[in-house]
Amino acid sequence: MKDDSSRQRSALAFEALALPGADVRYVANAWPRAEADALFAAFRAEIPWSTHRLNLFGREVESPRLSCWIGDPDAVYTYSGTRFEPLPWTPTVAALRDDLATRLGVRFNSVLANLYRDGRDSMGWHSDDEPELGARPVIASLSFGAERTFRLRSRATRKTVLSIELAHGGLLVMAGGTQRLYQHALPKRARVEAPRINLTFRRIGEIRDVPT
Ligand SMILES: O=C(O)CCC(=O)C(=O)O
Ligand SMILES: [Fe+2]
Repeated sequence: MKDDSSRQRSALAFEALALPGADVRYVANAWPRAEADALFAAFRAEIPWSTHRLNLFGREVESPRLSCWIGDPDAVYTYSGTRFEPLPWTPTVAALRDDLATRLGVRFNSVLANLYRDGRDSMGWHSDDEPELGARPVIASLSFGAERTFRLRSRATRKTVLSIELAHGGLLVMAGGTQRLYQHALPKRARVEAPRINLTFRRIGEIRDVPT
């Protein structure tokens, strides 16, 4: 029988980040370099990237990056005042979803893909706290390409509490109270010429936790 190396991966050696009330874990080398290179090239070619138009404070703006919402047909997502019907899974994104189900034990039904063309592209402060994600969502964020800084800040104090360099092939998992208590952002970074692709896998249609 042909050996399938993708099914014989090492366990993920997560580092838990110290953030009160939250659950944030990171592993820098979830995908080895050669595999991460191949995934980056596949995502770039396979995903139908477009500029999302978002509604910010009643004003329609173009997001400073390219994006694509992919998922099961019923995984409809509304954020920043815009409703996104999912595009069908591409082969590589579906394979990664299944890989995460095996290695993380979480079955995701949708993903927001973002392509930051260079250091001028960014994502502003937000929490992934849309009601359809549930009260304590598990979000798996995969990074490929240029290394960029990911920041977390407290929703109460607005002070940055953590900065992480997200590496090529890195996997960040946010769970528990992370979205309720913190915001995150991917700021612009001068002198970065290379692109970065980020995939944030989510579960839409969760039964909401009882509010506490
Ligand atoms: O690009 C990143 O690392 C962050 C993306 C993100 O926060 C999101 O898609 O909600
Ligand atoms: Fe986010």
